Amino acid sequence: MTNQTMVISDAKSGLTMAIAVALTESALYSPAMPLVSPNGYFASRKKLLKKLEANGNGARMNALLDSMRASSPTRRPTDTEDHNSWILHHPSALSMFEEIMRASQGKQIVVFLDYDGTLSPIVEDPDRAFITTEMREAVRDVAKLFPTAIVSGRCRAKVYNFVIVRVYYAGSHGMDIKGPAKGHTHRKGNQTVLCQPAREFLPMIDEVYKALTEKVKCIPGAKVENNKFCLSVHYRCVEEKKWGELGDQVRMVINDYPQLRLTQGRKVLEIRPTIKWDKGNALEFLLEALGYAESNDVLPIYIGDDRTDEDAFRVLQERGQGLGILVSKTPKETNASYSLQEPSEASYEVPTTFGGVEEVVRIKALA
Ligand SMILES: O=P(O)(O)OC[C@H]1O[C@H](O[C@H]2O[C@H](CO)[C@@H](O)[C@H](O)[C@H]2O)[C@H](O)[C@@H](O)[C@@H]1O
Repeated sequence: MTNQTMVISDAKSGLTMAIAVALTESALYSPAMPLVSPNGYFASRKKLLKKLEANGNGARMNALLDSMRASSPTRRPTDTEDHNSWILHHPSALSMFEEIMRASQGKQIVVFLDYDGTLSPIVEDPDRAFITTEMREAVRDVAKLFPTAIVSGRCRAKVYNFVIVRVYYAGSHGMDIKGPAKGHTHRKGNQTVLCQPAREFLPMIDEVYKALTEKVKCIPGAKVENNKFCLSVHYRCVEEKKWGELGDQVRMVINDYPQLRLTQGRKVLEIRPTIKWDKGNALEFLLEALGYAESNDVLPIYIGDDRTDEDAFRVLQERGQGLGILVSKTPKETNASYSLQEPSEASYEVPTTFGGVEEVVRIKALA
């Protein structure tokens, strides 16, 4: 497993921007939101999702299976031309270092980090997605310099137990935030506030957790994870021929709960309340709690790898403020402006250099 840790520093101005990113070998065999069709890869996923929403139950189940397959293609190299054209629009955050530094001049950087696939490697057992000591140190360094939050699909307590660094945490895809109380922002106090907009769904989520656990127990490798305000049904370790059955079982349970919706991540089906609250709302909530809701002098930086992180990238885009950085080796439809990838796997997905830029495995520089 290869991790990439990056802490970028502009020693001249004394301004240090630190970004920690873990990119792992294991992410390779499960590219998030991969683009499967040789040419119109962005179109294929949209079509599938449309099909899923528009049709009745039978078609929905087929569409769900199609979508599960589409998000887990077999390993194969991305077309270089496709990749080059994508990278033009989503340049490497490392290659754009100077530009990022200019954008941060005179601004308060606030760092938002996704957990799985960003700070920790993608592994088969979700309970063993440990952060490395190096990465933990990098997060700690970042947090010393800037207000920092970890925004995860996992339940807040679980992600805290992995990271154990004093930052703000938003679990359950942003539906469980422990942020700063007014006047207690970065280094000014310890008082925190909780934001749990899906509180009323707790009993329902528990009920569905039990029902799903019961339903999928006959499918070898399937695992239901209780993320407190949402649930994950993992199929990374399920034989592909059983995916359809798993999707059907999940859909059958969810059909009885119109207040819950089904979304997808990296070889995971996610069940969450239909309320309009996602990682984008969490980002906005935390900016507000930190006192930067209306500020022009803030530069939020959000780093993430998954579909749920797109909600946060979109908020940054809509605010016309901040930087979204997508961690991905493969071209994907994204609202992020920049990308990061692991260079050592170049032989699989991308050339070692593109645009004349050499990726750096590890840069660690402090002000
Ligand atoms: O928002 P995130 O912090 O990225 O959390 C999203 C989901 O991450 C975890 O699942 C993913 O990582 C697992 C460990 O590497 C992997 O086994 C699984 O296939 C991935 O989907 C977590 O277990 C989920 O609950 C989160 O929703």
